[in-house]
Amino acid sequence: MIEKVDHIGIAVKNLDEAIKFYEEVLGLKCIGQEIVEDQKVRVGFLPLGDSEVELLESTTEDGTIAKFIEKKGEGIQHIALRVDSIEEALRDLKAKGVRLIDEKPRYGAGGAKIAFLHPKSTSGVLIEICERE
Ligand SMILES: C[C@@H](C(=O)O)C(=O)SCCNC(=O)CCNC(=O)[C@H](O)C(C)(C)COP(=O)(O)OP(=O)(O)OC[C@H]1O[C@@H](n2cnc3c(N)ncnc32)[C@H](O)[C@@H]1OP(=O)(O)O
Ligand SMILES: [Co+2]
Repeated sequence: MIEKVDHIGIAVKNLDEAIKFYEEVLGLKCIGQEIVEDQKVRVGFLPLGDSEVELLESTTEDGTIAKFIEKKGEGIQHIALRVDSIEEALRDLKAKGVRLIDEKPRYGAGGAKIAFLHPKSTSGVLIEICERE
């Protein structure tokens, strides 16, 4: 069902500064930025092998990323796992008793279909499942 780590989501206070670090210090390349209104985030993508680093800055004071940083500080906020069919994956996970944050897929960065699993039912990690064309 799960194909690979699609991306690692990292909550940052300042996207431009974080991109600078990943580019100038780590040598990655930011290939795009996008605002995802539905999630109240500004996102930067930096491919890394077969996966990506997703840097996330909150666009509002009350968004999930702002809240995460307030409580835990900057850092890894979620891990995204690629599936070939998100509807099938959600059905399967629900049947297995996993607590779904999103019963139905939403649209994320790059038009991907995404849905989150609650960290209280995944041993403490916020897991995003995602399907891309
Ligand atoms: C752009 C898009 C894309 O890729 O395309 C994205 O990724 S958007 C990425 C941003 N969007 C999202 O994260 C959307 C899904 N996330 C959410 O709905 C929320 O953040 C929740 C995960 C439900 C948490 O919200 P809630 O209001 O419940 O926060 P809370 O601080 O009261 O947290 C409740 C409990 O969950 C834990 N908790 C909260 N956020 C966590 C996280 N990121 N990882 C692990 N645990 C986490 C808290 O420590 C707390 O545990 P204790 O009770 O033990 O203290
Ligand atoms: Co994500």
